[in-house]
Amino acid sequence: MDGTSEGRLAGTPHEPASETLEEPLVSASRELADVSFGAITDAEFDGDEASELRLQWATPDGLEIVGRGVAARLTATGPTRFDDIHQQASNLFADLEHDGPAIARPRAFGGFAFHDSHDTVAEYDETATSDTADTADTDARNSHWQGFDAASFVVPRVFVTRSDTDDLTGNAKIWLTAVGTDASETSDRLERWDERLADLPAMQPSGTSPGVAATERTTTREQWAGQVDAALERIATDRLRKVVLAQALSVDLEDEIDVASTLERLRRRYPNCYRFLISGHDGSTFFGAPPERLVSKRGDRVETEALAGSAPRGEAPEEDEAYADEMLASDKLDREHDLVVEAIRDQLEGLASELYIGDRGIRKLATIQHLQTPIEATLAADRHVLELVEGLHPTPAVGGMPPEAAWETIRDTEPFDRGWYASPIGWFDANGDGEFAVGLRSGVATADRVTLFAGNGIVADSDPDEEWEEVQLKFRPILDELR
Ligand SMILES: C=C(O[C@@H]1C=C(C(=O)O)C=C[C@H]1O)C(=O)O
Repeated sequence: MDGTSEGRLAGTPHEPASETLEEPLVSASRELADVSFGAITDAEFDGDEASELRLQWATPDGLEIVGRGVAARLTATGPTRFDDIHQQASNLFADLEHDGPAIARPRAFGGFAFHDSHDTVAEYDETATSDTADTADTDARNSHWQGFDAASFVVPRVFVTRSDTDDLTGNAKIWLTAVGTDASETSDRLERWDERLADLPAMQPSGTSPGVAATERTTTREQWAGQVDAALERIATDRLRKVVLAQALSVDLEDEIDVASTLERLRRRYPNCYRFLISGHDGSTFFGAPPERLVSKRGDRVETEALAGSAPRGEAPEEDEAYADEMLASDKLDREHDLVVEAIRDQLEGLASELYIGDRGIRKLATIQHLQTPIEATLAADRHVLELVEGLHPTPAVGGMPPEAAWETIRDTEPFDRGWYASPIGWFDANGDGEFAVGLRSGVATADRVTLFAGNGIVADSDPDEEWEEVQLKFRPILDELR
């Protein structure tokens, strides 16, 4: 029976999950022929598994995972949510037995709400589909995020892993893994899904854009100018040095969106970005193509970056270089970027035996370019990646400086809930290794509506008009794929 082993650690709607695992997780993998990850996400099957949780994760260095269903779910709320998930993870993975290669091992995927006060309470219905999503008449501040807890991670019941990097032959292998608490059930599931996936195409057409019927902004240009001016006043009093202010843009679609094919189109246009898709428990889907790594940890090696400071791409190469040179020469962007580097340095210094801050460079994406500084560290002692996530989130690239004054300004200013926008989105494993992106260039979708989020850093000398234009550039990755 497939439905029985699910959710042993799932919390009740009103309290974080904290029970110990009754039976340890078991998992088994086998190699697969090539199969389209979008097709796995979209495939409809009969029975229990007909419409269940879907997730996708892909990194710029070629790890791709697509998962279906829930073998275990961890949830938590409030300021202690990072530590609560960490504690639950220790139980969840304590006696995990994995029969397969390390690359195909079980991982827990998910994310955190941006704000400590995120108060969506889960009503789990793992069979919800986008057809049943109806968030229209709930509280406007929260309505997009009804399906997303303050912290939620899932070990998928079935997932497929492809990696370009872990095979020394350079040939990407594809693995199917099934997870459960009963070895024979899990091996039956592996068999069943192997047969199912064999019928799916190796390549799926990337589909067509759903088309935009109407758009609705949270913030008019005039309101934005007022918000930036108010932030500049706080900055002038020295209470605040930088704040990242965001806007939301809701898009009514002409046709239903296929999020998996939207992600496939984003892969082609933004090949060096992360890609993620996570279904909420109300049938909505949070997805995006963020350029920014919050942190990755493998053993004692940590990689992160400062990504802050934005400019358009030029039409011609000379114009493009002029924008980049202007960014590198700007005192304003220098301060804005430095605050991010300094905050990351402060967080990592106490944990690292070695810390390397690279040279500042330019990160070019299809529609925007950013100042970027690579940062690497060697940990002095064993740490869980969630400890690093907690320490780093939010960096001043998406929050501000000092953090408390920035959070207060964001909450006083933004007329919508950030939910999981600009938050840590990623995975961790039984060893406490993992990787998290910053949930930017993202949106939350129901069948016929997508709400996009984008923001920009405000410092002394910020000009409301310029900041407005940069925010619009950050809507483009997703918006272009909807049009
Ligand atoms: C806040 C966003 O982007 C962040 C803010 C940037 C900036 O202020 O220049 C640049 C990159 C990101 O760290 C966003 O994409 O919504």
